[in-house]
Amino acid sequence: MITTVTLNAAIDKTYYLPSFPMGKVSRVQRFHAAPGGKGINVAKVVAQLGVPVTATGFVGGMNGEIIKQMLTQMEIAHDFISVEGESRICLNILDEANGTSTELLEPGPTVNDAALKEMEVRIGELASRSKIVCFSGSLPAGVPKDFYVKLVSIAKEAGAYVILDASGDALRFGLEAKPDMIKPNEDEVAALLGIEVTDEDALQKAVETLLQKYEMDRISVSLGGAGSLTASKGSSYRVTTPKVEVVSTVGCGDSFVAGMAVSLARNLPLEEGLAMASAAGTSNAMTDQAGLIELEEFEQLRKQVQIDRL
Ligand SMILES: Nc1ncnc2c1ncn2[C@@H]1O[C@H](COP(=O)(O)OP(=O)(O)OP(=O)(O)O)[C@@H](O)[C@H]1O
Ligand SMILES: O=P(O)(O)OC[C@@]1(O)O[C@H](CO)[C@@H](O)[C@@H]1O
Repeated sequence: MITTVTLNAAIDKTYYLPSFPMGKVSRVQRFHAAPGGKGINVAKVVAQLGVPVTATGFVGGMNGEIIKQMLTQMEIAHDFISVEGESRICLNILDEANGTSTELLEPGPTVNDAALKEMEVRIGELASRSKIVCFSGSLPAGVPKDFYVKLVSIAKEAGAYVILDASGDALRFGLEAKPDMIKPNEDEVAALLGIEVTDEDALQKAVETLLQKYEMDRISVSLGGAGSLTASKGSSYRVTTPKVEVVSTVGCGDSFVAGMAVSLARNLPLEEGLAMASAAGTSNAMTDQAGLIELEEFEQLRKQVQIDRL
């Protein structure tokens, strides 16, 4: 089983507007709502790829109930901890005239100490039954900056392979617990090492340095439409994805993580993991929803991804 952890779960709402004029009234004719937040997106793609998955995290209020109901409807197992306050709505406004996507993210609920303790226990239980645990996304108010250190340690002690997809302090602190894999972007790699990354050679060196420093299994730096760069013990790879017609890139990183987690759950070699992760990310870019892929397209893309060993 794969467990995904979303400490700040969300209802992801997408508004489709023919155009999005600032400072004017826009009446929304077409919209879509789905359970979201990065870890939940990972769970949705893992489920589409046919691997058993459980989504956990914190939810609050009516929005929290809706998130759980929507997951139940999608037949995705979930085991959330309820907290006071309201789970957030994350709004993605797609301007169909110029193809832009504008995201507005609410803060979410404030989590108290009792719920934090409950989460530590829950992660221990779920991790002991999971091959992979994915921690994804930002920390809601009340959650200490170093909470991922605790949770990653608990999951690793329980024997799970741990993927951490976070940014800023949450990632910086989380690294101390030595997750097995992280998926930062270029800016996050530079910030972690306090250096400037000027070109891909510098990026490769920086990633290899991080890999050794924190004794990780692999690091994938996602580069949007330009693909990704992955370093793993003794080998680095540059992956180029096919050029496609992009609809929305929200959730591409989560889909990438899901593809990689599924490959690990199936004991596939790293190169196949790279193809699956990239194909899932690219397939997600071709849809209007975060954490949605099209399976036939995914299979095609998986064959088209170009993997170069550096
Ligand atoms: N414009 C695009 N065209 C083709 N593939 C894309 C595009 N954008 C993303 N992808 C695919 O998805 C992967 C992850 O994308 P990206 O680098 O945007 O992740 P991210 O910044 O973590 O995204 P997010 O935080 O929104 O989930 C890429 O490595 C690539 O395979
Ligand atoms: O605030 P976070 O947790 O970093 O990101 C939240 C979010 O923007 O990320 C997902 C896309 O990756 C969306 O589903 C969600 O709304």
